[in-house]
Amino acid sequence: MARYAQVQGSVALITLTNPPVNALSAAVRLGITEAVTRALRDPKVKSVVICGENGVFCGGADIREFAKPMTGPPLVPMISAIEEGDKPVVAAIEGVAFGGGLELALGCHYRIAHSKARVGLPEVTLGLLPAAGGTQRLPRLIGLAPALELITTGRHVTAQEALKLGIVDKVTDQSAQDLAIQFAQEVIGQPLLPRKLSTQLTPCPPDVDTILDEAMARVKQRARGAMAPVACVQAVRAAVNLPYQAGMQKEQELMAFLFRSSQARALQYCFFAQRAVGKWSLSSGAHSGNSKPRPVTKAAVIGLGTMGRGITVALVKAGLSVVAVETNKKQLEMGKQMVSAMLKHDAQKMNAVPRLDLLHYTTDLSELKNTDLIIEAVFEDMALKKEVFKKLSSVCKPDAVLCTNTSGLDVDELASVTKRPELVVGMHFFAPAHVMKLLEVVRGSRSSPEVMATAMHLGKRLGKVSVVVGNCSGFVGNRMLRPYLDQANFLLEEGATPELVDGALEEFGFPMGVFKVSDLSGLDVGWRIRKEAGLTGPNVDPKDPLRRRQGRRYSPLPDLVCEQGRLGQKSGRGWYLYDKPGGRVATPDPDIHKLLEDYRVRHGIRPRQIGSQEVLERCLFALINEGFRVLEDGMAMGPEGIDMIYVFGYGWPRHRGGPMFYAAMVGLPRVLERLEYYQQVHPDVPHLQPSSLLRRLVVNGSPPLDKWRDFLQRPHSQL
Ligand SMILES: CCC[C@H](O)CC(=O)SCCNC(=O)CCNC(=O)[C@H](O)C(C)(C)COP(=O)([O-])OP(=O)([O-])OC[C@H]1O[C@@H](n2cnc3c(N)ncnc32)[C@H](O)[C@@H]1OP(=O)([O-])[O-]
Repeated sequence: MARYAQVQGSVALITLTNPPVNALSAAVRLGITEAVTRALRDPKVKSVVICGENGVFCGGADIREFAKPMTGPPLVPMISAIEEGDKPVVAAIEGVAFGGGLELALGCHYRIAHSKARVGLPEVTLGLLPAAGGTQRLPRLIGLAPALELITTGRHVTAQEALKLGIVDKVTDQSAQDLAIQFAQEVIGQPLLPRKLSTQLTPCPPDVDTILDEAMARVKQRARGAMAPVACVQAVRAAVNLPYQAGMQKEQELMAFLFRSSQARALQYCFFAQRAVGKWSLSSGAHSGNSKPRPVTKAAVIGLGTMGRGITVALVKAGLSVVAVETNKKQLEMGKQMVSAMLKHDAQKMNAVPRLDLLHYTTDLSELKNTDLIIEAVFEDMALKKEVFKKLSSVCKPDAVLCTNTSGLDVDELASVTKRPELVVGMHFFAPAHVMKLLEVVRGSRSSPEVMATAMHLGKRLGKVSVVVGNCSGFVGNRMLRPYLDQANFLLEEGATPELVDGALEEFGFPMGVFKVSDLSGLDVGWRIRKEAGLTGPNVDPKDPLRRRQGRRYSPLPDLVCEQGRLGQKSGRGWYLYDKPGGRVATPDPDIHKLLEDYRVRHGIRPRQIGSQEVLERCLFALINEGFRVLEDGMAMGPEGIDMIYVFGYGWPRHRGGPMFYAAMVGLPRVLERLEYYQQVHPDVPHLQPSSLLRRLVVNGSPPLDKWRDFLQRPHSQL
């Protein structure tokens, strides 16, 4: 797993050979250890170059090995042996040097990078810290503040930035390996001690304690309960306060603690789940490996509202030529100004030129005849969308793919009005569409594999995490959100306040609680949908009592709030009070407390004390329960898809792995027992009846998440 060769007479060339990313598996570590020992012992070898096969230096420790017992030589002594040796060792970095890969390079005496290479210590994103000396060597090399930033965020840096920071010594546009071999010969005989980072002191500015304290405060505020960033700061503090060996000891202790944590398991699960969802498959046998995407060079977006503008920006940023369509000149001009401003703002941040030349604006649908793919992003109204699809079907070229950006409408119904239902697919973007990473790709019953491949491939080009979902009301994300929102409303009826519910959810790790998110999105959105569904407003069945609708319990609280003109942040008042319309800072509102108290009195509800545990169990377990129903109905490929939808689209804390992973961590028997308990206490509250899949899994001994598919009653899929 490491190839050894002697080149240019006196240079030992050690090549890591573990495709695709040369991860430091046990076999690779053994290979490096043996090769380094051989090079250091061979009197004919005067210097050493370490590189990676296939243009990749090293993607770090082999994450797949973390779940297994440790075998093979450990990394720390392997890297120390390189540094302590008496022959200069040069790392030739092409592709990436991440995590243990960069730590290996930091143990070398010199580092040469290709101009396209990237380096970084992303361990924190896996719930770990750089534990092969990274927390001790990097601060010694580049100083405290930049090392803290890189280690606590896991940010990757380009070769150019790495050169500026002093992480690498040279950058080349040619072969890094060739330059490293040449360089390795030039440095023979030069003093090595100054190049051995473990022998150096961390350069310390006078305000070192302030820097460390501020970094700790920053990560605590950002981490939302994640432990790894905090441990990273503690480890770097040791690089300042302790000698190297004691610092290494501290690094190992902190790593041992993190390594066993459920957070590390959750984050590593997310790493693999994110990659797994890209490998989609359909019940027909078609899958990502055997379905070719159609080429898309020219796309169109219909409707330049909030979603359409974001989608247009995302497409242009991915280098596609885009035709943007609006119904009239005024709307078009408004949309154009907004899109241009967004693109300019983005380009400015990246020091680039905005690609306004890729855009063409029109009010004339006939200008779409040469586009390969069209994304309809008009108002969420079935009749309107059908009208647009009918027109598209007649003006677009026969093989153009028609996508709808709907957040829950029936894709089949839309497809049925076109002459090409097999070329229709849902692409559910999340607002703001040029920022949010999630894309639900909705398979209609007639969407062809080729069209699924095209939508998934486009998602990838846009930098999205794209997840294939089935065509059911709300698809996966919004379908599961409904029970979550409902429980939050019922909790208000029973005695909670918006700030109590939000506080518990934020403590759990959501960036914002459910009521703050509703205020941000605008309360009128849901109000309009409920009116259309006959749950409130003039279409309500007069026979329905106030707290029942369509045969089940209903909380009219959100409607009452809207009726008072409280529409959320935009009106300065919603579930919270804001300093001004459009204000962002939410403060608890005594008027809302009064509204809740009056409501309870009116309906004879005696408020009770509600704790965070109940908030979490009611809201999250109801959401998870719906997740099991989604699986049972064959609307998702597996729990990994559901989890990635929640992590990337709904702010589910990544260090808790997503709702289905969380359920497995809590224990399925516990989830079942609590749902049964709440259902017994609140028999008329919907969504608390445990799903049959959850029951079946518990009866069968709660198998691990990757075995859940085996327990689907009808091993069918709507995908
Ligand atoms: C003592 C502790 C020391 C140390 O401090 C700890 C660490 O180093 S922690 C590690 C710190 N390092 C990191 O966190 C880096 C994690 N890796 C990455 O960031 C990206 O994978 C990389 C940029 C390298 C390539 O991106 P790309 O070109 O878009 O390609 P891709 O992403 O699709 O991956 C291709 C395939 O390789 C697989 N695989 C990848 N890396 C690893 C790994 N380390 N291991 C195992 N497997 C790995 C990946 O699953 C996929 O497999 P499959 O079966 O084909 O789905």
